[in-house]
Formats: sequence, C-alpha cells, structure tokens
Amino acid sequence: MTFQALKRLHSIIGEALDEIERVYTVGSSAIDMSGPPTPASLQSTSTSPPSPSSPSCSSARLFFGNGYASPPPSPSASSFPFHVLPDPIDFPSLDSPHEPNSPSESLTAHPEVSSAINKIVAACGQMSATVQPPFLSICDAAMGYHLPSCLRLFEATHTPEILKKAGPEGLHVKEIAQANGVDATKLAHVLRLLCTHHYVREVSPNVFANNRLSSMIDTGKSIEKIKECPEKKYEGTNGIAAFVGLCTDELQKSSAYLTEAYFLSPKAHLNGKEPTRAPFNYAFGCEGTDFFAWLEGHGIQGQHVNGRARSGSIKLAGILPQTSHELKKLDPGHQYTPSHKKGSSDIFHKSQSVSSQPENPNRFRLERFGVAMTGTDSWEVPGAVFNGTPIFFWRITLLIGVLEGFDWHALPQGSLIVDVGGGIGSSMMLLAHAFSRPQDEDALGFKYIIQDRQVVVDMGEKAWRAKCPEYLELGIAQFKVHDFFTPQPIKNAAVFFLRVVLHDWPTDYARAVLLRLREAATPETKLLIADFVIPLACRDDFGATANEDSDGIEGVEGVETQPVPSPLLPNLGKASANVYWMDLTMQVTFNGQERTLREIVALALSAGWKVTRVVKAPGSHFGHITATPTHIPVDKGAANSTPSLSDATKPGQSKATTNNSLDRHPHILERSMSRCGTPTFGSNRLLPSFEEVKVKPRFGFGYKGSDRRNPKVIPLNPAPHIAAPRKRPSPLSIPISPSVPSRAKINLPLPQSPIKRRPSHAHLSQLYRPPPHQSSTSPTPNINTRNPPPLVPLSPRLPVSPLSRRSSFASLSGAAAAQAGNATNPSMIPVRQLSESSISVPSANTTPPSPTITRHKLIHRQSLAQLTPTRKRSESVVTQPSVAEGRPLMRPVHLGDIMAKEAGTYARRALDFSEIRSDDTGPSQDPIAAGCSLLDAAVPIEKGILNRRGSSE
Ligand SMILES: C[S@@+](CC[C@H](N)C(=O)[O-])C[C@H]1O[C@@H](n2cnc3c(N)ncnc32)[C@H](O)[C@@H]1O
Repeated sequence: MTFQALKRLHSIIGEALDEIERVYTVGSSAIDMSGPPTPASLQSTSTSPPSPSSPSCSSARLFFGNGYASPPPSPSASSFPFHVLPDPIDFPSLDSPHEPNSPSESLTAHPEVSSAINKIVAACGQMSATVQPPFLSICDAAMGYHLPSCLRLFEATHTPEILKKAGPEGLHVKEIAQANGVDATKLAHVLRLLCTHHYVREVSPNVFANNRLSSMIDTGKSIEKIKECPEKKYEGTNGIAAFVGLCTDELQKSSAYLTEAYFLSPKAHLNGKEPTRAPFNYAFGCEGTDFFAWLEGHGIQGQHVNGRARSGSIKLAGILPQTSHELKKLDPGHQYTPSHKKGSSDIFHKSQSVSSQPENPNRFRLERFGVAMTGTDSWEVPGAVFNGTPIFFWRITLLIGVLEGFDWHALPQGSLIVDVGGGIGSSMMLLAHAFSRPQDEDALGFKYIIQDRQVVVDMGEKAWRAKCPEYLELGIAQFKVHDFFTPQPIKNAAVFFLRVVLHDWPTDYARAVLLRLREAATPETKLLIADFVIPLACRDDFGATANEDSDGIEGVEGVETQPVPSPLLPNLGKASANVYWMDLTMQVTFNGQERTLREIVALALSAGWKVTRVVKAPGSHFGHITATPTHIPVDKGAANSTPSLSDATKPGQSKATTNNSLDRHPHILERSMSRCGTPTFGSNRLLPSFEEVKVKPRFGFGYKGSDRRNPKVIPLNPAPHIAAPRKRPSPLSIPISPSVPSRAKINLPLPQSPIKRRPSHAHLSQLYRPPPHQSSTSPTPNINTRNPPPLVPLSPRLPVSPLSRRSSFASLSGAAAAQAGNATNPSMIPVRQLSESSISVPSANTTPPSPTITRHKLIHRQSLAQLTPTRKRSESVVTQPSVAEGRPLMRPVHLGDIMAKEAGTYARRALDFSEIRSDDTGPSQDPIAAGCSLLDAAVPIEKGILNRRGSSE
C-alpha cells in the first residue's frame, strides 16, 4: 500500500510537471507578442489540422511533443527553419536570481501552473515525510528554528545585497565577511545551512551567490546606499526584506513562547483570550502592552507576565546592544544617543538621524512592520498584473474578492453598505466604482459608510479626496469615526462588511464586534465577512455527518471543495502552509487567529448571525462569507441568561466573557486599539482605481456600471476560443457562486481600454486549455468523473504561425517593424531564453549545435551574462539558441519589449553594481547573546522552576 501511495505521489508530480511544461510551451508563443492573437489566427489554428509536412505541424510537435501524445517529429521537421519557431520558455532556475517580470517567472502565476505547483509541493512534502527516517523528519521540525535564525542574520547583515553585487560567480566568504562585519567562519556555516535548504548557492568552496530565493530578499538597493542610511533600508522597497526581518525577529521569538503562554503559565486559561497576554508578551516580557503598542514604544521596560520577569526577558526585547554603554564598548568612535533603551530594536542606531526620534526605541521595528505588510503581497496569487504592474495579496484579494463575494445585485436600489473597521475604504471605493458612479444611469446607487478609528478615518478621507472627491461630495460615501466595540449607530444597513477585521481579535472580542452589528441589524441586513478560511487537514463532508463541530455548517452554500487527488492531504499539505503560518502569527502576536469555516460559523452563530454562503476564488483560501440575522443563543456559560446586547460594550463586560480580565486591566482594550503607528494594521493603503475595477486581474472580466441583473461585463481578453468552457477547476477552489458573471460572458470583444496591458495571466489562462487526452491521464479521475470539465481539444497546430508571430514582434518597435518578416535579417540577434541579458550572434541559418553542447553553453553563458558589462541588454532585437527535446530552437524576441516590462528591475540592478566599501563593517550585532538568553529563560520555565521560585520569593 505504501509503495502504491508513493508511486501515486510520484505520478502526480510527473503529471503536474507535464502540465507546467505544456503551459510554458504554449506561453512561449503568447507571452512576447505585442498583443493577444488575432481571432483569425487562433480560429484557423484550432480548426484546420495542418498537413504533416507543414511548418505549423512541425512547430506543433515542438509545442506539444513532450507529454501530450503528440506524434514524434516527422523527418520533415528537421528541414523546418527552427530559428523562427517560438522557444519553450523554461521554468525559472533555482540558481539564478529572481526576475519578477520575466515571462518565465510570470508564468508561474498562471492558474494551471500554480495549481500544478501546489500538487508538486504537496506531493514532495508528503513523499519526503513518508520516506525519510522519522527521526530525521522530527529533527527537521525540532531544529528548524535555525533556519529563521540564519535567515535573519543573512537579511540583517545585508548579505543579499552584497551577493547581488558579486553576480552569479559569487563571492568568497572572507569578502562577504569584510563587507558585512560578521566573522567569516561563522558566516560560512550560516550560509551553508541556507544553501542546504536551497536559499543560497555555494558556487565553489566558501564562495556563495544569490539564487532565486535569496535574491528575493534583496531590497534592490546597493550595499553602499543601505550603509549610508541603514534605518531607511526598507523604505520604498517591495517589503520582502522587511517581512523576513519581522518574521525572523519578533515573530520567531514570540512563537518560541507558545507553550509558556498556553500551557505552562499559571494563568494559561486566560492567555489565549486577551490581546495583551499572547506568546509575544512572554517573549518580550511586556504584559498589558499589545504588539502594536509595543512597536510604538510602550512596555519596552517590561511588565511581568504572570509573575516576575524571567531572567534575560527584558534584554530579549531588543535585537542587540541594549545600552549606549554597551554600544560604546563595541564602537568607541561613535556618538550614541541616550535613546538606546532596553528593548531597543534599532540595529541601525549608528545612523545620525536616529537622534531625531529618540522617543521610540522600537521605531525601526515599527517602520519595518509597516513595510513588511506590503511584502506579504507575495502570498496570494503573485503575478496578477494590472497595467504592467504586479498586484498582490491585499489588493488582489480585494480586487478579485469583493465584487464576486456577495450578490450585490440582489440588494435594493440605494442600499446602505457599512464597512466596519474599513481602513481607508479600499473595498468601498471598489464597490462605488462598480455600483454608484454618478454618471452611470444604470448604477445601483448604493451608499457607503466607512467606519474606523479617528486616525484611519483622517487618512481615508484624505485618500478619497485625492482620488475620487465626488463620492464624498455627493454623499455617496462617508467616513465616520466609530469604535466597533461600542453600539453601532447605523440601524438601516443593508450590509455590514467586515474585511480582515475578525482575524485580528481573540474570539470573545470578535464576538463582541459581531454582537454590536447584530444589535443594529434589521431582519434584512446581511453580514459579509471577508477573511481567510482555514481548511481542515482531513477530508471534510461539511456537516453531512452530524457531529458537534459541524453545527450550522450544513446547508451553507458554496462550502464544497474540489477533491484533491489521492493520496495527497485534502488541504494540499505543504502547499497550503501559508494560511497556517498566518494563523499562528495572528495567535502569537495578539491572540487573534484565522478561522476554519466551522469556527467562523460558530462565532457568527454565537452572536446571532447564521452563515448562509461562502465564496472563494479558485486556488485561494480567502473567503467571503455571507450571514443573515438569527436568534442570539443563550450563553452557555451563563445559564438562564440571554446575552444582553448592551452588555457587549466591551468584551470584558459581556456576559459571554465574564472571566475577561478587562475589568482588572481597563487599559487593555484601550491599548489594543491604539495602533497609531500602524494605523491600518498594515492593510491596504492604496485605493483601487476605476480602471482596476474595470479591468480586473485574473478572472478576466470587470464591471462597468451596474445594470441590476445584467452587469456589463467587460472582458479582459478578447481571445475568441475562450468561448469554450475552461480548464478543469483548481483542486483548491470552492465554486464561485452563480451570481458571478459566467465565463461565457467573457467572450465579448475587448473595448478600447485606456490602460495599456501586457498579456496578462488572465489572458494567458484563457489561452491554455488542457489537451483532450488529459482527462484520461489526470491524477484526479474522481474530479473528472464527478465534474467533467468540458475540454476543448488543442489544435495540433501552433496558435500563431511563425510569420504572424514575427509581425507581432515587429509591431513592438519601429526598428523591429522595419525588419519584420525577414528571419535572416542581421538585426535579429539571438538571445538566450534563460538570460535575456546575454547576446550572441549566430546567423539565422547556423547549423544547430548538438543538444549537449548547446545546453552546456547555455548554462555557462547565462552566468557570464550577468557579470559582463558588455553583455548588458541592448535595444536590439535578439533571438536565442536553446534546446528542447534535443532540437535546437531559435526564437526572435524583441529585447526592447522585455526591457520595457522589466525596466524597473533592471534599472535598479544596474545602479547597484558599485564597489563595496570594505572599511565599513556594517552594524554591530550580537545575536548570540540574545539567543542564549532565550534558552536561559526557557529552560527553567520548562522545568517548572520558575513557578517555584516565583512562589518562594
Ligand atoms: C486589518 S485592518 C482592515 C482594514 C480594512 N477592512 C481592509 O480590508 O483593508 C483592521 C482595521 O480595524 C481597525 N480597528 C481596530 N480597532 C478598531 C476599533 N476598535 N474600532 C474600529 N476600527 C478598529 C483598524 O484601524 C484597521 O483599519
């Protein structure tokens, strides 16, 4: 049985790889075109089978010859001019730096690809857990803490930036050490551990280079620039380095205290319930101070959690040298400000500008947190593109979520929507664009109230005035200061909307928020919760079998998930790790949590809301949950009493939370709401534009106006062949509700949009469909038999002929246009697929080299390209030699186009190639001291010594 399961996992991996390769192969023909294929070209390729000797037939074999039952190349194939055929785009290499805007990297976000990737990750994780000696798997988990520790040192010492400068050939550890000030031997060991887990690359003994993973942690700044102003390291970056810093510093330390908080503490029963008694408070010795307040500089001196402070606990709060005295010892030449208190996080205190804000020793952490939240963009469907710019996470969940997440068209004209804890009103602006545009006569005329704390309301009003003042001026939208723990003043809302609010709060607090809304609800009012929905790790029948955990879940529309191929874990195991990381992060920082559907249903029911419907985007765990008012249950803990809504003024005062410590610590609530430094909890700070609503990413449609039952659906992609039903559904998806405009509606011609798009993933997703035989080879026969996706046979011909393809390239630039149609034109210089920056000049009729040699050359050249200045991108039109299936391919690519797409990245990289000053040893740090203190503190606690000592003292 186990062998059978392992073989099944193996074939899941193989089939998923085939699937990825197929999309990449097809993508080669689509991704570099100036626009989507013309209807005529697509139509002709899909309807008329080519003759065996025709060029398109040959190219079709090249496209689909590898795992998709295409016939082997005919002898005539060899006579075909390969150099004009589209090359298959290769999957990104682990050994090369991450190129976010490259076609290769962009295709990883294609729905078919990401679904296949999920299966591979899940299957590999499961396979390795099955075959690896159990003790070694335990070691991986039990000693895995070294990984974030090493990653932290790597990031904090700006090593990604140092390695970037060295390029693919890497840098000897002695030189790295010289640049970042860490002892070379220590550093080599740290880096090697990271290499072993594929986060860095050891090129040759003690020589290290960035790879696809580590290069993501590169801020894009030069090491010199960072050293000039280290406290600004994260400013203006994509936030990934900041995110790594946040996670591997305060979050990792907090997580280490999970057991102390929830088990070993004498008040463990309380610790999971209060935002200020979370594992974080143990790690940093600051009871009564919530995470955000602490970031703002409160509680740094440490208040005891459940007794006296543990030895070293206060020192743990800081990253490194704690006092100016300690700092001076390390660096006598530097003038330190007296602001270096205990608990300071400011590893960059060496900078002169620190003294300008001496009041918050956690300022660096605070600012890092803000930027880190933008780094979390990469969590969700990365690569979705709007107007040439990737949009991620919060924005993508916003853009793809709220419009489909609820049946807005079922609401009466002029309904009032209240966004509770609405931040700066990003969601409401999206709805306003869709349903309330003043000039749109079909508009549903909804009105919006955005409630939040004063500081956020001020930000929101300012943002709306700058972007769309008419909504405020016409009274379509209003901002109101409101504390959601106090009685809700709006009594006629059609919808109360809570987006990523409940996950911030322990359950009693979340319940209090919901009770306040229930109190103000009419019988018609709907509650719409938008939050992550954690999947179970086992098969879920969603209440079909009655049990106490399934109360209220039966009959909820949209709960069913697509089955995952056996024997994978139903939640796709490792592939779904992020939602669980997120959950634990909310727990250890302020006892918030992500919730399972059962937990959401139960929480809602406990406050008088019945969940009726769930909508999730395919492949996403982010859900929109609709609930309607129901009776408020009698509190189990307070027999004879129906919870009085007016008791819910504060969680600590509600009958449901009689044990709440709020009365004893009246400042807790105040503290937990004082999140001034991070006013929006790191959520959206950008408002969506009307264009974004119109051209929604990924799903391929957008709304224009709001004709009640027939929203005008604007297709993102005009490709006519998408009329056919699409790919098989993602195994992660929960079906989108019928209210979502159907795929069929997508088949409208694309109106002239003011927005210049590059071929987007939504576009690509509609271009690719699985070949017909795939259903029979699919690892998910149960999916196909239960819910057979009507597949459209792929034409054996190329979607676009080489000729039409060339003219597409030509249309990209005037220069290219002049040369279009001539494959042997001297300006068609070859470029290699994997490294667009390298240039070689084979003539068009060069005899293809042998596969082995070419492959070798490719790898070699690829690294050279990144080192040699003369190999920098030019504006030429170039082609590249490559090998697929032993056949050399040449593909004409206009480099100017690639450059335009990647301008940001490369411009940035070009700036970074300057000298590292070897005399600057970087910030002084002493991570080992902190690590020892952690252990020192943990050991006596584990042994129960602390309690005894505490009681005897
Ligand atoms: C994670 S953000 C979500 C913002 C917004 N819903 C969105 O989706 O972007 C949580 C919001 O809750 C707000 N908040 C926190 N405590 C609050 C309170 N007691 N009353 C009202 N809003 C509060 C924060 O200011 C923040 O804007």
